Amino acid sequence: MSDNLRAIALEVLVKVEQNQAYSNLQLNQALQKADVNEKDKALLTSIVYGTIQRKNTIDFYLEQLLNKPIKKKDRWVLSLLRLSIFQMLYMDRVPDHAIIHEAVEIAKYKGHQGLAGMVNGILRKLQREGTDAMDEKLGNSAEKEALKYSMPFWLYQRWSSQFGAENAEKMAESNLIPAPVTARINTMLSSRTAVLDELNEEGITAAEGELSSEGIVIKNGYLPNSKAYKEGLVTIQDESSMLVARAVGAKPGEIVLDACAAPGGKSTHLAEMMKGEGRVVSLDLHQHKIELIKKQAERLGLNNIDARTLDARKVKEEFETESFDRVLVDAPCSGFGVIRKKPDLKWAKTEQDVKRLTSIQKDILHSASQMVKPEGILVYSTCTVDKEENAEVSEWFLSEHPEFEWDPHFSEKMPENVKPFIIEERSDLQIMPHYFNSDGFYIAAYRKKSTGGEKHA
Ligand SMILES: C[S@@+](CC[C@H](N)C(=O)[O-])C[C@H]1O[C@@H](n2cnc3c(N)ncnc32)[C@H](O)[C@@H]1O
Repeated sequence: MSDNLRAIALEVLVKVEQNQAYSNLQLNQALQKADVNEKDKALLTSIVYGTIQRKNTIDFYLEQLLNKPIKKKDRWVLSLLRLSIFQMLYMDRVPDHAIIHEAVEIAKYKGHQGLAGMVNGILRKLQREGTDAMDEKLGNSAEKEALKYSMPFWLYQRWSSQFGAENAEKMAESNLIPAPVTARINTMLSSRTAVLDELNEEGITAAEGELSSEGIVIKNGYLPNSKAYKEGLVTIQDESSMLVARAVGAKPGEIVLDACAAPGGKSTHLAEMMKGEGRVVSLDLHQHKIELIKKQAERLGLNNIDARTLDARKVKEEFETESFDRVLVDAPCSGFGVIRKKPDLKWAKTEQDVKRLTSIQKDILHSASQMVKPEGILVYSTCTVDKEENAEVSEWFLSEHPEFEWDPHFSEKMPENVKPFIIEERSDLQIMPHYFNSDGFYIAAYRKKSTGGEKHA
């Protein structure tokens, strides 16, 4: 591992830690700037994500290895120790003595001899003694299970009570495995076979996806640099996320509202499904994010997206009620289904966040539902696995809005392999990351009745 790479990894980790910056955004920025080859980019990603993923387990060891607390001004040393311990315990690419040597050199040039001595002492002790004695202190406590998978204790317990111990364990375990890069074919411009051939010619190995007919899985190579990406033939998107537009089922010529649209993954998918005919109105609360939607639409050659800044809770002020054929609410959520890609989420989000988000989700869903034409479709989706934000929001919505019912055609729109996960009499789906090696996603579809039950104010 080169000096440059270590410095970049440390810089990203310090930013994530000190500024509560999103790990994926920081890492992407660093990767774009860095003058390193594809192999080193992959290594850098593994180290940064791995260190964040394993944070509480690493800190459990660090607490026992440190003789005295690290001074506030030297907090960056914690990140250096964490990334070194991560490599020593969970990666076998670089021998321990090289990891220790590199860490000591960084401590010397970024700090001083004293810090270098402390780093050396801690890492050598770990190398000498291993972790067995430290592990024994946990006995067989419930915390031990959570720590084994580097999960916050409260969240692990919550998953166990919501989905059972076995599912909680499988999900926590799968979250430690790096996510594959997957992409969606722009079916307006090309086909899956043609794009796979084109990528192959460029030296990028990819295969057909398991979940979506437009999905591909990248096995080798960096997609954003490819010709296919630059020509707008593909969009990087998780495979379970691709099922959302499918649940919406937009058709050419329709008017569709995407109430929480940025950065535009699903809006662009809807626009592609509509073959550029009709209109997708894409809203987002944040003005700067609207630019992201416009940029993606332009790259993909899509002219039927109308992106605007608007709070989805205020749609009534801008649009006539019952004026959209289909409405999508891809709501802001805790993101517990995408921990593999944004590992910092599991440390940042709390039970209170889930409560706060649920209230926003309900408000958005309530407002957006008023835009749906009779017999139109409303889809609610999140990239989380939390029942309170998912199934319970659906149950609340249908009880508060008798003018809606479960979409009777939901199951037909889903691929065969997810159908066993759809509960009879319902039209929702909770995909967990360990089912298909995809993001955890919740998708629910409701249909507005033709004459309706009692309408909500
Ligand atoms: C899960 S993300 C949407 C992802 C997007 N659908 C995609 O596929 O690329 C949720 C989005 O909702 C936006 N948001 C949050 N509160 C909102 C509100 N009240 N009205 C509109 N958008 C909101 C956030 O800025 C964020 O971009």
